[in-house]
Amino acid sequence: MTLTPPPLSNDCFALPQGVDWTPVDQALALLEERLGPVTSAETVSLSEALGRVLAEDAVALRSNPPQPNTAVDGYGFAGGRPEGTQVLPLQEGRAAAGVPYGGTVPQGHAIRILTGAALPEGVDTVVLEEDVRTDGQSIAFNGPLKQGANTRKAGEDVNAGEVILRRGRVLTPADLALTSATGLNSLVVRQRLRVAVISTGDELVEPGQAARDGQIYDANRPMLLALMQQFGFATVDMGRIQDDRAALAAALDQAAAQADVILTSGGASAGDEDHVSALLRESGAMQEWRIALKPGRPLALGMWQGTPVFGLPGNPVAALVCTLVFARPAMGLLAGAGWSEPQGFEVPAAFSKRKKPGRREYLRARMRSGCAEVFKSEGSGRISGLSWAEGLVELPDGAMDVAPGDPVRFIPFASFCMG
Ligand SMILES: Nc1nc2c(c(=O)[nH]1)N[C@H]1C(S)=C(S)[C@@H](COP(=O)(O)OP(=O)(O)OC[C@H]3O[C@@H](n4cnc5c(N)ncnc54)[C@H](O)[C@@H]3O)O[C@H]1N2
Ligand code: MOO
Repeated sequence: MTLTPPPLSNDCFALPQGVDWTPVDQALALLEERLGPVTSAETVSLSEALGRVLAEDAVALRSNPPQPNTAVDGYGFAGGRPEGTQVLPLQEGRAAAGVPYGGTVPQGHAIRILTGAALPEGVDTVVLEEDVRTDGQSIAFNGPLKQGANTRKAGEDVNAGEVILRRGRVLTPADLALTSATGLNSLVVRQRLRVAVISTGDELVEPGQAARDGQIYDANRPMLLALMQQFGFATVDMGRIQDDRAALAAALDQAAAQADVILTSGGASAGDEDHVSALLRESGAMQEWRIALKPGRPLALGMWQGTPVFGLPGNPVAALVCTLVFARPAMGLLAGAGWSEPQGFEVPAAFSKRKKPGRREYLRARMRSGCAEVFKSEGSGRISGLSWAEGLVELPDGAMDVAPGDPVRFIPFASFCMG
């Protein structure tokens, strides 16, 4: 079965008329409204399914448990037992997991039964072996014991025919247990979203190469490629492209042919060498989103030959924040996983800060002793702070004076699916 979604429209990134500085929530709402899945479906075995996006609801073929069984090692019989000493004759034979007892246990008799074994005919209650004395002929234990004790009902977890996982679900190891237990050995998932990553800038050199004065090593590309892998996407490494419009156009052509989304970093603002935004503008499908956000104000969103391009700012901190805040939920939609908002937590601040109104701010942060600490500098090129951090503190759009102990919103990197 193939499922081929429609292409995105060329104006999917258009901002409403008259918008200047776009608040973060408005920018996110626009992305959520305009984008949809671009990937097709394929069937994969469970061993290939981890991290993939379900394209169709998964339905249990079999109940879990498939038949009533015992939750403990012990002795099975019919009915509850009142208070006091209980003595029951032992039926010959036993029931074990995978080796059921074929006969019927007569009323008033007990049979040896092991954890996971299907309950034989005539058994609906099990007494724990630790509570029993036996001479091999009979068992004795103290009541009371409720009817059904220590047993599991057929389908008490999942019934055959029930939807176990909804389409759009990003499959976890636990989902594979559920899928396998309910009799499925393959799943219909979406093809991995293919993300091309391009670094731009004359100043960039590859790690390992000699760097002259004025040159710096490319930090964004290894970070973004690794992040895309953590998100479960397939990556296309387009390398570094000089600040040259023709070379960049050629790279975008190639990227659009091989990927569903293109991430560029650098050249996103409106300077003389900001070719990403210039090219996208020329292609007629460029939207320069000036987002009321720190770090990461310039975000160039455009379409290149029908492929969405996220033109991230060059500063590594801004590139990462923009990716986590904007590109990740947008790419989730493109990948068929739906829109997801990162889970944040209100925690006491371990810092002071006076924040100006008019833009949302993200600070590199981590939790220590129950409080959120922030990195010593807000500089957007301080890459060491990204490694130091374990998440972001999100400060709201309005003005805010934060004092130690005040509640702030901490979003762990894991909430953005970043390890
Ligand atoms: N006149 C103005 N200048 C700048 C503004 C502004 O509003 N007015 N905004 C600043 C902010 S904020 C940012 S962020 C940057 C974004 O600019 P670009 O996206 O055009 O990025 P570049 O100028 O190409 O690079 C910025 C910075 O990042 C370094 N960089 C770029 N790519 C990489 C990479 N792959 N690895 C490591 N570092 C990289 C680059 O060398 C620059 O230092 O604009 C500000 N300027
Ligand atoms: O995007 Mo710039 O790095 O806000 O600081």
